[in-house]
Amino acid sequence: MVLKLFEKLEIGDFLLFLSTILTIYVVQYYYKYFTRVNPLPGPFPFPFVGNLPQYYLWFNGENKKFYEYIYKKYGDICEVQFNERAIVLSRTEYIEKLLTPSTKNSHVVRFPDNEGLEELGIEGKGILLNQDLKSWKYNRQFFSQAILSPKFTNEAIDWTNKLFNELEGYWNKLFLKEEIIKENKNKLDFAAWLHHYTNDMIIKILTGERSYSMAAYFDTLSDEKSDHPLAIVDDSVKLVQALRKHLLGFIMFVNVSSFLRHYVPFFKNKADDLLQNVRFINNRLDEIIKRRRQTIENTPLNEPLTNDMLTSLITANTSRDVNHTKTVGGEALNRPMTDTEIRGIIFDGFLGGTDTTANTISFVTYYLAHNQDVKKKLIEEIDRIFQGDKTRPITENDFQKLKYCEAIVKEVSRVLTIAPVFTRYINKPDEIAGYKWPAGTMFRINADAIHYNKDYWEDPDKFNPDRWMAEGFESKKLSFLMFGGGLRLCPGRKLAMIELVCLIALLYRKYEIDLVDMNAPLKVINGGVTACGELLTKIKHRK
Ligand code: HEM
Repeated sequence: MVLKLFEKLEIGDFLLFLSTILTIYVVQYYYKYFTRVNPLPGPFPFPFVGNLPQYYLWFNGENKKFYEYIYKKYGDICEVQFNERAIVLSRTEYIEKLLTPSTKNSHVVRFPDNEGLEELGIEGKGILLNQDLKSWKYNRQFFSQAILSPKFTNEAIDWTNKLFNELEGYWNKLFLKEEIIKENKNKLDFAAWLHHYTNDMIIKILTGERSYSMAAYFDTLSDEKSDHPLAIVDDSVKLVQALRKHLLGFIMFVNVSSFLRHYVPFFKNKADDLLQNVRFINNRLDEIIKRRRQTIENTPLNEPLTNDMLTSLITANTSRDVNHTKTVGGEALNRPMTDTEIRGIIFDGFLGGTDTTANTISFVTYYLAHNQDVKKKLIEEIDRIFQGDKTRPITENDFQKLKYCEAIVKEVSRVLTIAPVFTRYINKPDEIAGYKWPAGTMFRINADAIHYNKDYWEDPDKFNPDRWMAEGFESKKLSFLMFGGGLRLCPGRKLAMIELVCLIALLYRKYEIDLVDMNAPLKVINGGVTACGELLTKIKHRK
């Protein structure tokens, strides 16, 4: 019936019909905009696309730069419009309610129920983007229990040493031979190597399986190939690349509407590619989980299992588990986890644990090169602890003593935050930042702006690791958001600090690492997280 009506329309009538619909939409859009609750300053939005034109055309989709601009232009509290309206908060007082670390805090969701995440198949799964509170609590409990156990810490330190030895093996062949140094060819992209290192590290400690990301990178740079079979190397590279693509791309499924993703070629192509990518990751993880279940089943009960997270998750609440019967929020959840639940958790461990750590070390290297006094103090600390021994494995005891090294990691993370903006969404009406907000309001917490605010930090523009060493120093409440805050605070923070501090100590204990070009600006990719694009360094043995 409706179709027949359209068949009778002349092209002119059709265009008139279309423009009427469009006009009604635009009028309704701006009516809603101009009559919104608590209007705040912010960039002017456009129908269908909100502030996407400013985000993509002015700032090339660079999150950090966009929010820097927003803060400078519109102040401590302002608003942006993407798929929905979001209030941007840049003061600690404003975020207190959102980041209260108490189970009474009901504001623990990151995004509204999101058809984009559902389309990606990650809604209600894992931890990072899980909106389903019961399933999130359950998953997070298992994840934290596994990651905080002493055997996991030992495993992390052990693999830091082993993979560092592997890394050195490649560097020895490629960059550290005398003639190479003489010819000034001892140059390497530090960021790339560190990405490959952290990929191999996180895959090993999460799944217990070896990946060969560093080996693959070595193979691309050297005529001599690594000792690992090419097919295995290629295979692990595909997984690592897919995980990175997902990490840098998933935010589009939150920010860009379903209409644009399905019908506008620029967005559709990106969306289709990401969907195919996530299917590939799921298949690969399912294979790994099946294989491990099999191994566990074939291992006699009196024989030990491996200390990776996957094994802990598969055996949780089975006869293999020493802590049988977990409770979550007082509720006993004494069933083993399903493969889909395990996949969601491991997936999020990868996403949370690779780029974040690799980028932080790359940024540390950049800041050390530009702050020789800090580098000197770091080396003094390292030499004091290792007493000139440049080869013995690092231990947990060393990690505990490397306080200045830890201070450097924190200071670099303050001045160059990996997650410059993160979100919370309220399911119940509440008063936040002095305004009453209805349920369904989205907030973006501008960690970057808080890290540079004079009210919380003395000389905030100064890179000064010593501020963390002052007797009794504690950053002001909620003013240091390297790992986020509240109930959704990063559960991988202990592992991250172990990895970062140990690796920095191993690197600077033995090597002199300088930038190839001290005047080159730091190459930063500002997606959902802030990544280091490339960091060209020169490396040689320390005298
Ligand atoms: C330097 C390293 C890291 C940084 C800077 C970092 C930062 C963050 C931040 C800012 C959040 C959001 C917190 C919030 O919303 O309040 C987060 C969440 C998360 N991180 Fe990390 N992270 C790091 C390392 C890791 C590692 C090594 C893992 C795991 C192996 C990990 C796993 C996660 C997970 C699963 C979440 C989601 C938590 C939830 O939603 O409940 N992260 N991280």
